[in-house]
Amino acid sequence: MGDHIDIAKYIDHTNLKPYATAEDVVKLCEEAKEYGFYAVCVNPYRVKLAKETLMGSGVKVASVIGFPLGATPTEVKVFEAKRALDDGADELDMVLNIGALKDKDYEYVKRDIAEVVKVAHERGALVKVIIETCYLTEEEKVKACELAKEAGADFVKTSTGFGSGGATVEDVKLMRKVVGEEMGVKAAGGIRTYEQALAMIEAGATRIGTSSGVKIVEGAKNARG
Ligand SMILES: O=C[C@H](O)COP(=O)(O)O
Repeated sequence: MGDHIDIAKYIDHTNLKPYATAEDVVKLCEEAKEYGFYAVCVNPYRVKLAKETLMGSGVKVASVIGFPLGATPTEVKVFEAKRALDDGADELDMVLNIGALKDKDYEYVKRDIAEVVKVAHERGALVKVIIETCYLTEEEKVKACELAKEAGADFVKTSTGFGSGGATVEDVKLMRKVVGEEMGVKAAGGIRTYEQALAMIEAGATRIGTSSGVKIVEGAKNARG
């Protein structure tokens, strides 16, 4: 499979570090243009700069929302989403309310997602729901994916990259099985090599979130010889 895919087109080139400078964000965007990544993924504060830097390039801008804990009230996530959209975000990577999921307060979890989906879809933007698999039981992973789909989200996403663990092939396979073929699945968190990224895609991932996008694309070139 690896021989004929353009791995760059799967990648959200990511810098979500709290200490990311304006220079770091510009560099992230320049790399995205140079390597042909699908999107950049940045914190809300950096969306405007990323959008300006990427103007006319076709590279999308994803903003995280309720990140990295997911524990802000729905109204705060909606406000953050509206601001990111105003600043030019094309996609919103929101963290679901993990504690409410563990409370089995499924109506809250679904509404939390649906409110962000509503404002995003009104503006033609996509929503990916980060379920943070490292903190969930298998049953909770399934439920989180079901709720995200019911709430109208466009993707489910494994991890923030700030939790106790990141993407695994097993979780990607499970998430793909739960959501079916129509919804996106984004693998993120700890993906450092071309081989890891390819394995996630073969498991059903349609997007890869990584801060190692350049290394992964260089690895793909080496693998092709
Ligand atoms: O997509 C979000 C993650 O932060 C990317 O993970 P990473 O920083 O481990 O590459």
